Amino acid sequence: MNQDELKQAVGRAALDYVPDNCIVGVGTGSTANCFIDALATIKGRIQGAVSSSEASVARLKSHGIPVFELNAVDHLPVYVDGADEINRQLQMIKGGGAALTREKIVAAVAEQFICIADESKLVDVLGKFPLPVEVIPMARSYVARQLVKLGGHPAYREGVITDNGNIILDVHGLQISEANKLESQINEIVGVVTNGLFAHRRADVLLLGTSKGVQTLK
Ligand SMILES: O=C(CO)[C@H](O)[C@H](O)COP(=O)(O)O
Repeated sequence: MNQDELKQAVGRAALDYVPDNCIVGVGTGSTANCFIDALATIKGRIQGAVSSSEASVARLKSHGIPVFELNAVDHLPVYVDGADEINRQLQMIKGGGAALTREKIVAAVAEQFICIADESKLVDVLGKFPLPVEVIPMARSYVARQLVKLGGHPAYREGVITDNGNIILDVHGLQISEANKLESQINEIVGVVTNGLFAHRRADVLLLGTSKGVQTLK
């Protein structure tokens, strides 16, 4: 199977975690898109979705899946999303698609986080993928200097404005041994909205697309 087929396989496999008549949390990116397409095949047995990005809202609506505001939803049994990297503790780096803040919010509300990923995303140590940090625009230079003090090499993601109107700094060169600590340290920098480490709120289940089939890690 090629990478697209692996993404489609995990997108379909995630349907097993969607209870009848629920509102589903939906992530962002090419793997999440495969889940949205799979979700369309069972749209008659769900109420609808909440989404972590305007791009996913558009895809959900194109399939005729009702989209709810998160503030109008008090029970979200499951959130399904991809990752840029995930380790065997199910900690992740996310935000390659610049949707990290809304992803973290929807994931916080959800009872279960189901990560769907092809096998290229599984790593022993997080940090080869540059860590995205969403930053209030006027704080960009200050935050960049603070990230250097933490040992990183931040790069401004040119031409990208998040759905929240902010910018992204991608931090290269981090060897992430204590993901919980680093997630908190970066979030404490004034001007940071959030960073793409999902260590405090890890995935509960990883559906990993491999050439031997979909493997489940919990
Ligand atoms: O965090 C994300 C978007 O902000 C995505 O989940 C992550 O970038 C993975 O994307 P893809 O499935 O396209 O590889």
